Amino acid sequence: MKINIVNKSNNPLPKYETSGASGLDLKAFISSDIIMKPLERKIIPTGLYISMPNGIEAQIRSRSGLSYKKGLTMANGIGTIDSDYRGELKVLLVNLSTEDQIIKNGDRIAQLVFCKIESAQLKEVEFLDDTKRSEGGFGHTGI
Ligand SMILES: O=c1ccn([C@H]2C[C@H](O)[C@@H](COP(=O)(O)OP(=O)(O)OP(=O)(O)O)O2)c(=O)[nH]1
Ligand SMILES: [Mg+2]
Repeated sequence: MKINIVNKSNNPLPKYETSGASGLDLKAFISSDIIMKPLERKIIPTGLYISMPNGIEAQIRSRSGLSYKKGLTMANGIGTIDSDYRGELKVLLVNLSTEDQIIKNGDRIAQLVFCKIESAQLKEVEFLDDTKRSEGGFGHTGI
């Protein structure tokens, strides 16, 4: 899949770190260090702009190592990048650790994953077909 990308940052283009990697690591594009206090949320710019084919979305996902080691994870769970979005890719971080965390230009703060998506045509009905699970959920089948 070809993705057009504009790089206004002073960092190299994101790359897959291994041949089977799902995500391209996104780097912070900042002119000075950012300090994040415990529970603070900040939008971190990347300097990157993309356009992608119809039927594709991009997701910004947290990096597990950063979440584990520094408590820096994404406040919005997974960031959804709409295929018609032409603005800068931004990463909404939250510091879930008990200490201040410092982010420097070029730090790999999240990862970008491209996925196929379907556009749904909603058809309103009175009843849904029944299934063995029916309405059971949230541990219905046991732990
Ligand atoms: O982590 C993110 C999430 C979103 N976006 C950009 C791309 C996306 O296409 C746009 C809107 O995101 P979303 O739909 O999640 O936000 P919203 O709060 O629903 O805003 P909007 O009303 O603009 O859709 O913001 C990012 O750069 N990073
Ligand atoms: Mg939206």
